[in-house]
Amino acid sequence: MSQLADFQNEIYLNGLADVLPGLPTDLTRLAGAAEAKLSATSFGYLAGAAGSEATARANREAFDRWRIVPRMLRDVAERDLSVTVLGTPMPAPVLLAPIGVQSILHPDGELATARAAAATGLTAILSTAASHTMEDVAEAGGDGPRWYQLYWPKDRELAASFLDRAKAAGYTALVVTVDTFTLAWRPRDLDRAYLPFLRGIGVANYFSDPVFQRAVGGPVTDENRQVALLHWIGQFGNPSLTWDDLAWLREQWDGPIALKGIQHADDARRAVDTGMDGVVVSNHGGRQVDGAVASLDALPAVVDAVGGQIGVLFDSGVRTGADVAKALALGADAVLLGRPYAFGLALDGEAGVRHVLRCVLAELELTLALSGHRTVSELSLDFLARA
Ligand SMILES: Cc1cc2nc3c(=O)[nH]c(=O)nc-3n(C[C@H](O)[C@H](O)[C@H](O)COP(=O)(O)O)c2cc1C
Ligand SMILES: CCCCC(=O)C(=O)O
Repeated sequence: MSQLADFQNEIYLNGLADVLPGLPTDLTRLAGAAEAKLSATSFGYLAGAAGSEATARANREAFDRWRIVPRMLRDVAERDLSVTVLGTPMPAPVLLAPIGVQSILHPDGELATARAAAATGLTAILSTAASHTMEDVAEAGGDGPRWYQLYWPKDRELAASFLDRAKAAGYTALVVTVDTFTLAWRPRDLDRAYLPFLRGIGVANYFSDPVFQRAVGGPVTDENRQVALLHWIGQFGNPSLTWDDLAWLREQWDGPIALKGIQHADDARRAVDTGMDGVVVSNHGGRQVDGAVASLDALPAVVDAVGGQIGVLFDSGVRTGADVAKALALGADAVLLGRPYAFGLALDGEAGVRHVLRCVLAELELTLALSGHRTVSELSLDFLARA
């Protein structure tokens, strides 16, 4: 039995209370459990999406339209799901998606997430909009692998400062989110007039930055706090960015760079042409363009367009190990897990995130083994049928 699925034996042999922090092993039940625990504003921010939430639903429906076709008698005794993605070795092709403002879910926020990721060997992608500084999160994650997600601010000097800090703190790859230069129309938050940033959550990396501080007249205190928040609003996103700006970014960061939020084959080709190392096919969990195509439906055309020249990662709608397997079979090199681990964080901090990660990994490995696969590279379209 391999390490990833050993979690299953641990549960049966050691009993529930010892191994599970009272959390469901059916990961589709996490949202309901988290809703019972969180405030309406926090849960609304986490679970909510743009507009009528049609794209968020479509993300899930797209997974349901693919079914796995298991193969038998193929000797799956020795299994190895490890991969290397953008230079980072991983025990399985699963990363933790960048999720900002995690302290609305649990006081330890991104620190707990980094610890849980390190404990499972998975790579956590830290958001620019994190509620803890990238240096503190790096320290919490210790030797664990970590990537940095950039929200590219208007001021290039501030962007460069973020990248310098990320490099110094040991983040090895850069994920640049291109689909969120401003927040979309999000009714759950609008109805409650709730935005964590304006309550000072998710601004730690800005307020701690020397370039930002210079712009607001020094370290942020009660006195210049309002000025700092207004400066943050003005700085956060840059709607004027174009593909031409990527050359500047390439100069600032010598490690791998992936663009997150790609949904069109031509954009994927441009990512190749502009010297990017990867794309993340994503619609931000349906939180940006309501009515946008389901992320899984956008994946095959991007995989085709890229033709193996750069990495293709995927997110939006992944809830189970079987979902991960489907996205891999459709050509993703790795998958970002989003809301599920955030529900785990809300439910039980580091232990909750660790629980979710272990469930996903065990379920992924069992799904692949029971359908006749020893490694991820054996997966192909042959694995799937249309429902
Ligand atoms: C509460 C919340 C905060 C998020 N914050 C960020 C962020 O700071 N940066 C980013 O690139 N994506 C962010 N995302 C998007 C995720 O990285 C990911 O694309 C999305 O969660 C995938 O959809 P899923 O959760 O439905 O699987 C956020 C998502 C949620 C739910
Ligand atoms: C200002 C946006 C940061 C968080 C985010 O990306 C999200 O809520 O989806």
